[in-house]
Amino acid sequence: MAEDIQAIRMEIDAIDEQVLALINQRAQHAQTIGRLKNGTVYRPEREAQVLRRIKEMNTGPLADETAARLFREIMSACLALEKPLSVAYLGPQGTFSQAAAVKQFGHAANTTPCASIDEVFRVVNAGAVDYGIVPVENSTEGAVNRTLDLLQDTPLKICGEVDLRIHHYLLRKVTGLDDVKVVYSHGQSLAQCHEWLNRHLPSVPRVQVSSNAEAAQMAAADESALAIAGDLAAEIYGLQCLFEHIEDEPDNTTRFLVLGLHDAGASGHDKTSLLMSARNLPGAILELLQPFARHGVSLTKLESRPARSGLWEYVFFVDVEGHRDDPAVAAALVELKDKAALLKLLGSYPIGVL
Ligand SMILES: O=C(O)C(=O)C[C@]1(C(=O)O)C=C[C@@H](O)C=C1
Repeated sequence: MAEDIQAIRMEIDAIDEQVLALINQRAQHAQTIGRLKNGTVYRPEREAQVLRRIKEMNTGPLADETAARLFREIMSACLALEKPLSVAYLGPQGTFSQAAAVKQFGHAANTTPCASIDEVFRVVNAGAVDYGIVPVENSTEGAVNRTLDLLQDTPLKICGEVDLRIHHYLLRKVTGLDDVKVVYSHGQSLAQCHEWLNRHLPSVPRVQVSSNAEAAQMAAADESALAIAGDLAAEIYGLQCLFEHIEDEPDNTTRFLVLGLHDAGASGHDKTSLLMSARNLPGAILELLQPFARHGVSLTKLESRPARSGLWEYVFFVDVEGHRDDPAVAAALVELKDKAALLKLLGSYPIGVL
């Protein structure tokens, strides 16, 4: 038996040698491409195609998701040889936004915490970082209004999206629930765990703070405080996990947008985000939707927000399937231009793969 294991380990060593040589060969090719590209090195459409292909080719025993995650890291390391990327997220360290940044860009990217969603938009626009990650909607709580409002005026483009399953943990510096005085978390997280808190901690006051990670920081500094946050925050701030997965909806998911100075090329499986407003005429909203129906373009999202321009005026945030260069989407957009009082293309990007 020990001999069998020894023999198999020798095979693994030989395979590792080949895998390492091949990964380095791949990295050299990426470096060459990096020299040939002028300007933007990050190509979300190509990354999505690589990851989709890996998932399709995978025969196991590794799960498709696992294989794709490994290649996510390989590409992240290859891209860092071309140019190390910096990515801003809503901090402090340990937020779900940071987890989303790592999911999209891998561990080779340098992630930079920002104090607010506004700050993420600002630093990307100022060129202080290459990209930014902002939350845009949650499957339980709906839209993140601040992000939608900032999208109205920004010159930035959406070049990617990331879906992140959100698992909440009840955290504390010490074990047990004795002498607990308060539970801190972000407002959305308190809402997402509302039923669980009613059942298990009905008399503990809930206090909103600006992020889950800040809640974890506060719980780390005060033994009588609990925090609701993710496992990354528990690890960073040295907290005990008293209860796992306390979110009321089991498939609680937050969608994040990747913002940059450019959007993405067509990858074959894309989305286009835009905002538009109707003229103040009867049937105007119907008119805005008709071009999509006429050209067979599916809407995946329609959300309204007050316009920043006038009282009782609204803008509609729309996501459609397809890239802005796809003939059907392009034709619908041309028609829409004539009908909408305002039309702003926020970007085309690959539908999230991981
Ligand atoms: O194909 C490219 O453009 C590359 O730079 C290579 C590569 C990769 O590692 O596959 C790296 C970074 C890009 O974002 C996309 C793909």
